[in-house]
Amino acid sequence: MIGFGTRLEQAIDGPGRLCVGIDPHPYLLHQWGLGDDAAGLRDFGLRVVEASAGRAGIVKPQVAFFERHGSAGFAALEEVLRQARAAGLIVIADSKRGDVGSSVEAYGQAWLTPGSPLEADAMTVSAFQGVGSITAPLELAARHGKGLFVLAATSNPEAAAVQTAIIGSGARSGLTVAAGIVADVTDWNRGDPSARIAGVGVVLGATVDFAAYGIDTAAADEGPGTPILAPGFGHQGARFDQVNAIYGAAASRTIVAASRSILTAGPSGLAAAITSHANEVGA
Ligand SMILES: O=c1ccn([C@@H]2O[C@H](COP(=O)(O)O)[C@@H](O)[C@H]2O)c(=O)[nH]1
Repeated sequence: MIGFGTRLEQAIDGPGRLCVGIDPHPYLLHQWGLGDDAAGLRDFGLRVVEASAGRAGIVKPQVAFFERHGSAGFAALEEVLRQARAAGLIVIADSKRGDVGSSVEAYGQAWLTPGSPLEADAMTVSAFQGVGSITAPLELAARHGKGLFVLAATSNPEAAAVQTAIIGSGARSGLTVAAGIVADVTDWNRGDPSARIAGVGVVLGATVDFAAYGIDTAAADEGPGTPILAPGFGHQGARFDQVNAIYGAAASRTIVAASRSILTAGPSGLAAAITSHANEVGA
């Protein structure tokens, strides 16, 4: 079994580090001439998959937009996930699941079990109930060669108050919440020395002032490097030509996520928009 970190490394070294978001906002469905219904979602998702294949290595469906349509939306998402994986794309389900351990285990099974209807290559999870709460999906991911991206310093400005709060007790006492999560994930990854890039990553938004969060992206990880899922470019304000400056030594394991700045190109401009974003983001 090839681990998620190795597959990510191959994607970054091949098609590159751009991750195309599949975010069927209602206004985009309208702009694309599609209905705000399950058929529209399916069509939208499959067109993004088709345009991304060969031009980008990674796609990230935003689960929320499919969930709006209940079971029909999930059926559309299942088809998009299947086609994206069949096209050789790495699929990160942006599901942001989190809960007490016994419940988050079920979320992990839904998104990361081979053969599951919603099988993806990786999912986003929230560890704000404690990194210990996500042990079950961490173990499941390791068992199946899947990945997890743990929210740490998110791109939205209102997150700062919580994510820069200082941890008051325990092994990470004195660190910010965000830095504590990064440290816990980095520790978890120490167990897997086989790859340049580890199987478990963190979400570090490109709009974040990392110094204010006590996060050092120049710090060398011992063993495989923790991959970074980096939203916040384009529509949220961070500049694509600043990836290396923002992420420093960690840039070579940073996945640059972009949704609206690509998707607003519409179905006819999609392939060109992906190519130009991929070129701008570079390696
Ligand atoms: O910190 C975070 C975590 C996730 N996201 C998600 O990424 C995309 C960004 O969309 P854009 O259109 O490129 O702004 C979206 O699905 C968010 O839910 C994030 O923005 N920030």
